[in-house]
Amino acid sequence: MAAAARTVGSGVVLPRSVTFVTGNAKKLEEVRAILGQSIPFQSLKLDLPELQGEPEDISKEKARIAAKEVNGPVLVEDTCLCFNALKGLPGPYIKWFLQKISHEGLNNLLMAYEDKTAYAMCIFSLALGPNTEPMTFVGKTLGRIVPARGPNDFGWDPIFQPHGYDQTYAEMPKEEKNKISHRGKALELVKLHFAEARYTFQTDSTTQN
Ligand SMILES: O=P(O)(O)OP(=O)(O)OP(=O)(O)OC[C@H]1O[C@@H](n2cnc3c(O)ncnc32)[C@H](O)[C@@H]1O
Ligand SMILES: [Mg+2]
Repeated sequence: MAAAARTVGSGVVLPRSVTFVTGNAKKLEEVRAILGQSIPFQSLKLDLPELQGEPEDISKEKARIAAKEVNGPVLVEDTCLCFNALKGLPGPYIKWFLQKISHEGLNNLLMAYEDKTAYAMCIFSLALGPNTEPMTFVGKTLGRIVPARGPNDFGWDPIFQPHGYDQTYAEMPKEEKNKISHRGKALELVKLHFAEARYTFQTDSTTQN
């Protein structure tokens, strides 16, 4: 099956709908809720290897690996939680910090600082096929790190309280979080891109998400 995107007339034809690749079921749940029927996509559960470095480079490299793996168009994302007092760390390494030191440890990291502000950042990368340069879409939400409140079912949601809200991400209804979240904002840009690019698909036009 052809894996490369083709240009026909003024439009780009993709060999099939985009595959959203992630090993994280909660991310997928949010992406499904936010995208709805706006972009046809399917999903693949795969824990991609992650480069060390700047968040955008990490996300792009995930897309390159995923596009080779899938042999077609892919969407991936990398999420960072950045503490301003720590000049943006843990950033892309938040997954390992969370696993090792948990919510309480993350709060303790900021004990020595008055500044508890942080931002959540999501970088989506879209690769139209293997060997094509990924495009990136960034969404950021500002907030601060607080002692954990609310259900503990998605990552660091209980310790992130967005600016202007009394609730942590974990305490908010899902729809509310998706409206203001780093992921919601980045996906708005992805949607805009799809609306402008008007991709057509060679083999299917159905939503398989
Ligand atoms: O397969 P991928 O897509 O990489 O999924 P992952 O779980 O490895 O995700 P990341 O590499 O992007 O690491 C981000 C960490 O932040 C967590 N996380 C991501 N988005 C979140 C959100 O909206 N709220 C809370 N935690 C989140 C996630 O569970 C990870 O521990
Ligand atoms: Mg990961």
